[in-house]
Amino acid sequence: MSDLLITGASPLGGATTDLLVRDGVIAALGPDAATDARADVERLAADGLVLLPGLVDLHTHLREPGREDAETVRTGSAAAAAGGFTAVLAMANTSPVTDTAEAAERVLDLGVAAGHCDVQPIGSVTKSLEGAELAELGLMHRSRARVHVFSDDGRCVHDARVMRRALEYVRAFDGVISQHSQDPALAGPSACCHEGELSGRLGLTGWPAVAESSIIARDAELALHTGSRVHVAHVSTAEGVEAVRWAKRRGARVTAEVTPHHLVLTTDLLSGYDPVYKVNPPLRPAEDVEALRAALADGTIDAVATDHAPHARHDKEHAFPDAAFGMLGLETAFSVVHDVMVTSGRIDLATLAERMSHAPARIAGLADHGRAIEVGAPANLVLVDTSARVTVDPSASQSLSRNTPFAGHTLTGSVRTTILRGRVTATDGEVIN
Ligand SMILES: NC(=O)N[C@@H](CC(=O)O)C(=O)O
Ligand SMILES: [Zn+2]
Ligand SMILES: [Zn+2]
Repeated sequence: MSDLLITGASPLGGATTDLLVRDGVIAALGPDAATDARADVERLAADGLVLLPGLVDLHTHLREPGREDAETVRTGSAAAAAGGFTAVLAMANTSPVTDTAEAAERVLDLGVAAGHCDVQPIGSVTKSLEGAELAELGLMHRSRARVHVFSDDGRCVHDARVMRRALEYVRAFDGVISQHSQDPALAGPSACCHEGELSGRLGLTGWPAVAESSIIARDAELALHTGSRVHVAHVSTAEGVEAVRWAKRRGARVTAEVTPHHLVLTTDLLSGYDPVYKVNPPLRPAEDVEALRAALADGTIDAVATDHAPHARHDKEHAFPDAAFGMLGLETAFSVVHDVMVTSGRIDLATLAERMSHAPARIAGLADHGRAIEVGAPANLVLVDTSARVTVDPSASQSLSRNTPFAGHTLTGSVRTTILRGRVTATDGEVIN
């Protein structure tokens, strides 16, 4: 593998510099970086571009095995690379579920074979996501896949006794349970939107905010009781944010993520019954969106995670109550977050890097990702153009699915080039293999 020399880039938006990568690792940084380069060095001119650590997604649905018509590990990880990600955590709600060491190793191997980014499997908490018997947590952790994060995402681990046992179990290896915080008893099987004035008018059953906040509070108590780590997936309400804030104040080992879509889209979009806006947890009112932005800025919410949830047309294009839940997220995440949080002045680029790279890598225990940009660190990087205006075009997506809610949105900030261990994996939305 030849050396890679990146010239004129601005790390985290600071002073420009050159950067030399050798054998997948940052070998030199600074105005003299080029002097050490070998003759066959590959050059990448990055004038005007910002260099960030490669993005890390704590919450991606890749659909393989089972629903390869919606996404595969290959297509989903290609979308990730196009979106600036160098690592994604693959959710366990596939068919069959990732609830054994073999299943986790298979997802890992599919990711390596695709080569677009690191694919780290998440194991389920319970067998077949049934909420009753614990899955093979220890075996998954000790397998080649080194599973660290466990989740029944798509469903809430609602039985407190099961959640307690899972937390006790993963404490031995400092594992973490990522919880889809939603009390099924407070929502019911037909819920499909935010419970409020609009759901009544639309004649749809809603989830109340308390279905989210009450599970977060309960899990914080269990985290304190067991000394284990809980990660709150896709927090979506102001009440949920308050529960996370309270949990952290009490010293519970609780972290939280927010999706890009919950940072910008609101429940009133549902008035046209377009299923592209159907997602779980649902889009919420503007007050909740504002609370999520504030919490992401002040660190109550640790990370952005996409909850990339591809669905085939024949599952999504139905009457609203019958359509599948979920939205694409990997290719638009950076632009959405940059536009709503950085362009608006609410956070700086270093904080964006913290929320989209450093923190998710730390939470997931990924040692090679989310590192500071310094000599000796693996060259997992992304170059972004912070002033480019991009209009989202679903037909250009690397995903097999097309269910993006951002079609036609114009956003400031775009991903230019993604670099995995010194190798360019994507440029301007196209993957390179
Ligand atoms: N987010 C969604 O609306 N759907 C997810 C499941 C989930 O994240 O709960 C999916 O698997 O499609
Ligand atoms: Zn979920
Ligand atoms: Zn999910």
